[in-house]
Amino acid sequence: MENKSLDGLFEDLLQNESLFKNKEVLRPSYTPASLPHRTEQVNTLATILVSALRGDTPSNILIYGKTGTGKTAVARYVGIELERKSEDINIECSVLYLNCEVIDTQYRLLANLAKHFGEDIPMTGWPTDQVFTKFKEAIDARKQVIIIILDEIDKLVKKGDDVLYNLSRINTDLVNAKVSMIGISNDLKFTEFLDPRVKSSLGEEEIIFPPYDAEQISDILRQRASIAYKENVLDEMVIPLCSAFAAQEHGDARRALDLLRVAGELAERENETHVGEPHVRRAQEKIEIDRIVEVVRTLPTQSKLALYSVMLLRNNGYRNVTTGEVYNVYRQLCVNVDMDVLTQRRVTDLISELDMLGILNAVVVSKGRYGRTKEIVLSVPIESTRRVLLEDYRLGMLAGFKPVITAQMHL
Ligand SMILES: Nc1ncnc2c1ncn2[C@@H]1O[C@H](COP(=O)(O)OP(=O)(O)OP(=O)(O)O)[C@@H](O)[C@H]1O
Repeated sequence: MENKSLDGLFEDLLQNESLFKNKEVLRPSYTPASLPHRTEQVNTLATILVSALRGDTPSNILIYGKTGTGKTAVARYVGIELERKSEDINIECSVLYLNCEVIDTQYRLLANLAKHFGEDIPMTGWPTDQVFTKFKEAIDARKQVIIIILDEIDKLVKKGDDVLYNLSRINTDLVNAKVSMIGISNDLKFTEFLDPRVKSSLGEEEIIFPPYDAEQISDILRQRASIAYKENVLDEMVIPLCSAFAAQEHGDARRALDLLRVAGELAERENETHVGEPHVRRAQEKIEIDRIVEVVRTLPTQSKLALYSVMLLRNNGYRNVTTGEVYNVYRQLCVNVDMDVLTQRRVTDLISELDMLGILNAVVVSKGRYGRTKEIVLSVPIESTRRVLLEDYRLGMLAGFKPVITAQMHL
């Protein structure tokens, strides 16, 4: 009986016609068959990598560009084409893709590479040198060219650059195999932290990916929408609006594709037969809230306390919150949750960090002879942020807390 009602539940939901033909193509994991407005970058990359098809070692490459500018898509696309061509002409060439945010230690990176070539390496426990040696032996058993794509390479560098140093010198120890690397990063400055030798070796060639403009994003979306959505379900304004929103966000194609997908999901949930402008606007809000909420959730507790202090002041009717006032409330919160009280200087730094993350906006104002201070305005939706902050077990007990706000604080 119970089963039957569950069947019924899904039966009803399945009755609603989907607006999508193939939603998966809107997800970041999908590599499209062609990449509009990236011909130049595709060609540059191919021109460097073609050496592999001649059995030579291609130069190492660094690819830079802001998030969603097609770096991963281009690298993967060229990688697939290269492997395909190498099979045609019987040259052994493999392109390996590793995301350093996921595979985030030197050991795991090497273990993954070695495993790819059939070595059985435990996920922890061996000295890193030994894993490296195994990897070298495994690849050098055959004549082959290996191209390693290290996406989000800056995440790996934060843990030291030994592995990059070793990989960049690996060819001197190899007889048969040849290795080259493609590093991808959206942090233009990460090479500053590298050993100069690694820096010059990795950056033999550099390719910059500029942001897309609204027009270019529209082309990308149109191509993808025609495979993702059923015919005639998108209102005329949907693609231009998604593109305009994403172009404001430094030309981020990922954001544009997310908007296009979420707008459709919202329309579907409302049993609509079309996706319209309001769905895109709501999708924009939803994505923004989800993003901020995620950022807030992962903040260190001290930053959460500083942010919660700003919120409490706003809730008490303060329009122009200053750092001095935030610090007063912050101290009270720390005492209540039994945390160390940081100095005012440190709390001001935390506020600047929150500003950089887009959670609040702090503007420096002059208070005449009282010196300078920052006036702080929240840029996040208050209710959902409050909920996320109170999810932190240490802040949870502050749910009903009322700060003492002194008269001086009005100065
Ligand atoms: N020129 C393009 N044509 C078609 N789709 C594209 C193009 N550029 C980017 N995309 C799509 O946009 C999304 C984001 O692109 P991609 O992951 O390559 O960005 P990225 O620059 O690597 O970003 P991040 O630095 O955040 O990893 C992917 O779904 C990708 O397929």
